[in-house]
Amino acid sequence: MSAPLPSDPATDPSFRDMLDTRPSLTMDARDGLLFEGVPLHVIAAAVGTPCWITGAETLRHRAKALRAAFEARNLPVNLHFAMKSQDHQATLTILRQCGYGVDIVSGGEMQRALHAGIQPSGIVFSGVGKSDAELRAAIEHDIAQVNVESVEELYRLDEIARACGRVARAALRVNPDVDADTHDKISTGRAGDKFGIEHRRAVALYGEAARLKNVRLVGLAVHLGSQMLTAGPFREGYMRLADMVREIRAAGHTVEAVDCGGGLGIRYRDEIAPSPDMLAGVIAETLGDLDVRLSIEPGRWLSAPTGLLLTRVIETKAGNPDFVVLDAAMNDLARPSLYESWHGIMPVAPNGLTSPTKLWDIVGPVCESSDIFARDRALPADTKRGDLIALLDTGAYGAVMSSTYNSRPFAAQVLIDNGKWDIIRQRQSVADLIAAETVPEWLTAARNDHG
Ligand SMILES: Cc1ncc(COP(=O)(O)O)c(C=O)c1O
Ligand SMILES: N[C@@H](CCCC[NH3+])C(=O)O
Repeated sequence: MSAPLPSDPATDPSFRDMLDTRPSLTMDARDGLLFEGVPLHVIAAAVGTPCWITGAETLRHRAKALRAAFEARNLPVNLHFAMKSQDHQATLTILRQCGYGVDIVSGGEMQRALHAGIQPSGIVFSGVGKSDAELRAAIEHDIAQVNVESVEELYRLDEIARACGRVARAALRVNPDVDADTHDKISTGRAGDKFGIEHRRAVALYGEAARLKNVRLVGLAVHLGSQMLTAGPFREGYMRLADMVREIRAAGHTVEAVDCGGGLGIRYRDEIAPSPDMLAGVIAETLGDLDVRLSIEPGRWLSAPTGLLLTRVIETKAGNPDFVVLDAAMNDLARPSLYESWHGIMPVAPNGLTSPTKLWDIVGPVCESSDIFARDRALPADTKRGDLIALLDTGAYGAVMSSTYNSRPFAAQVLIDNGKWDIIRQRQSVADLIAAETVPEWLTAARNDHG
């Protein structure tokens, strides 16, 4: 049995609340649910389902709002989008045009970012296991900085940089032992989490690193966790970092830069989401007087509300409970099955807002008991085969976490921009999946075991 998802019919927002809190969504009496002004039924008819939709204007709006929060405080900050949350070339292009760099976690992300025209000077590389080849590529492209996550990685980076005849710029990613007060599986800055260098060890290590010839430490980095909703853990983490900067300087070393990581949460259900102004305020208060180059690495806050997953009802199944079986599944959107996360689920039809509702378990077709998007969730009582349903706020950690489990190809992706829309990733076919596989000739040549 999978754990029940935290739907609560008594307190869940109504469809009207979901619309009122998401400027990108509107309901039209004739066309039903629109995203950034485009009827979703039109896209479904042309592209099929399941289909990821991204709104370019929503992304631009959020990118500008985040920047504005820091500008309003006269606090210069480098903005690095955490592209693990959404890595499509179109997304990266829009954010590049908005003046963003990226935070990457792999060589693959580096290639994607460079391909989208992001300058190496706008790329920061965090990650607990960077291969030699990935570190070499980072050094050769001369990216802004490598956030080193262990003593071992620091010395390995020095060796690889020496072999390349270069000096690598790096920051020590510190594990500050702060509880981000979020889901256990998306906390990263507690003692015992695999990320970063223990903060008690980091100050001495900074001094040792000064002796390395092929690494130049520029500062410190931290990332506390994801979907953080309150100021407290940010403040605690950044105060710890500020103390460390002072200690390192007191020992005679230079600290030029502090990377504050990501983590800013959003409202999925009824959370009181923190504002960028809160983050800017906490950073100004804790790190603002240190005369360091500041940067942040937001992912979810920028990308989650820019996306939805459009899906169609394959079947309704009467019983106890009654099920709605969608054509999207956990292989498309993994978050509910991984973190029991709550996503708004809305009918697309024009009468969706006014029809009487009843409680359903909303599931996908994958052969896993955990392939459940929501339990006890309100949808129209007359929901039937063929109806379109939208899963909201899936722009972050949505398409990027898809798999092809159960031979379910990757879904199509569509970008909407100012009333125009286009397919930005073709639906994968089963033929594509099979084409990537080979069967050794010696196997096909073998005789059948059953004679
Ligand atoms: C190093 C680093 N930076 C930034 C992020 C982005 O986090 P979020 O999407 O919560 O802003 C992550 C993901 O948790 C991360 O590991
Ligand atoms: N994948 C997680 C976030 C992980 C952030 C990266 N450390 C989610 O969907 O909430």
